[in-house]
Parts: sequence; structure tokens; C-alpha cells
Amino acid sequence: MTADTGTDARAHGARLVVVHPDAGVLAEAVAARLLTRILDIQSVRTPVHVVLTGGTVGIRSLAAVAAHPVRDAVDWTGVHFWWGDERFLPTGDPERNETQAREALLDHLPTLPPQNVHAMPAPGDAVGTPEVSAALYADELSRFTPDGGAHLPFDVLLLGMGPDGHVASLFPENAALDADGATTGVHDSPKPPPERVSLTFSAIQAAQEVWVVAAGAEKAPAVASALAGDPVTTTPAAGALGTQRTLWLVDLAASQHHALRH
Ligand SMILES: O=C(O)[C@H](O)[C@@H](O)[C@H](O)[C@H](O)COP(=O)(O)O
Repeated sequence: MTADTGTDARAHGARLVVVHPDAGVLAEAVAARLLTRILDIQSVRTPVHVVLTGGTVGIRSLAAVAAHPVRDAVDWTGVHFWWGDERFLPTGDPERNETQAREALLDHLPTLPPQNVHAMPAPGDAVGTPEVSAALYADELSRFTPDGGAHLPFDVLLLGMGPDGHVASLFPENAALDADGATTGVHDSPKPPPERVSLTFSAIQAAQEVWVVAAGAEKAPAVASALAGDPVTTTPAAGALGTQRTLWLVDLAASQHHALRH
């Protein structure tokens, strides 16, 4: 792919924007939609591969899944959880996306096998740099990638988006935007911490469904920019595209950008 356009030769599915009244309703709707999608897939095949995101609405959505009445209709033994990005911080650090997702949802699923939770490796004796973590995660992904495929075709890939238009840990103008392969170490993130691990655009764009979840007026300019197809070098969220479908799940405030665009 080229970082100029956020697109490559791969076909992308339809892109839909769904607007909900506020962040609370958005999180509930994301939860209901995710549970419904998992149940639908499980009626025809298994396993289901879901990619989680950090961020306020992302974690709030996971808490809503945990509290949802149909939660126990899902066969959690057939669901695998991955992450789109991770802060390069020790296991258990409250700022890790993994820690927050475990507290919001995963710890509340007693039938979920621990080996179905694929956290990005934390710093430690064998993992000295984000690059090492990224390489180990790429290996883990390849274990589940169909023979002959370049990437794991995730069923649903959730992405939060920052006001600067970043998704996963792909930040505007950052070197990680140009990374090859499925994963990349990230340095100099403008949002703390500076060191992170992220899926690349090509891994994200291999997902069957990409759902971008964003709430709040401060996100509105980036939502408008991404939907207008601005370059991923300035608005990485423009490269959030699934092979079957891309959903922008936003609240009213994030949907309303009043600046004139030419
Ligand atoms: O590691 C991170 O910083 C998050 O994964 C990040 O990508 C987040 O999803 C967005 O910044 C949206 O976060 P908010 O919903 O809190 O604005």
C-alpha cells in the first residue's frame, strides 16, 4: 500500500456511518452489535476473531458487553481476542489496553479459555523493545492465518480514533504509517506513552469488518476528514477499511463538523 491514499489493490467493502444520540447509547449499541455479529457467525462457523481497542468508548463498549443479557448466549470458547494496538508498558499496568479490556470484559467471561486472549507482549527480559513485541505478535497472528493468506481475516476489528485522526497506534506523520508486515513497533507517539505496538494498515485492512467508534465534538473534524478520504499520512483513520464492510459508529457530536470543506 502507499501511505498517501490509505488504499491498495485489495477490495474494500461498503462504508456506512451510523449516528447514535450520545456516547452512552453508542457504547450500548456497539456492545449489542458485537454480540449479534458474534452470534450470527457462530450459527455457521467457528472460531470468531475479534480485535479490541483501547480508548474511552472502546472500553465502555466492552463493559456494556459484560453487562448485556445475551452475553451468555455466546460460546466464548470459540472467540479469540486480539488487539489493534498496545502501549509498551508492563503486564498489569493500568494504562495497558489489555489491562483495561480484562477488567471491563474478559475477566467476566469464565468460559473464555486463557489461550484465546492474544495480548501484545509486554516489556520484559525477552522483550526489550516494541519491535520485539511486534515480531512476536506477528508470529502469533501467523499461527491463525489461513494457509496462503498474508493476514488473518479478522471477523470484527474495533478501532477508537483520537482527535488527531489516529487509529490503533498509527499516528499522523509517524514512521509506523509506512511499516510493512502485520505489526510494527511505534516510537515518538504524541499521545503517551511514546512507545507502542500496533497492527499495520495492511493487517487492519485484511479484517472483514472494521468498526471505527468515536464520540465527542473534539472528534468531529477527524471524522469528517477520514470520511472525505484525506491522506492517511495526516488522517490515519482514512485507512480504516474492511474487506466486507466498514462501519463508522459515532455519536451526534462526533458527526457534526461545521467547518467549510472545499
Ligand atoms: O492506545 C491508545 O491510546 C488507544 O488505543 C487509542 O488509539 C484510542 O482508541 C483513541 O485515542 C481514542 O481514545 P478515546 O476514546 O479515549 O478518545
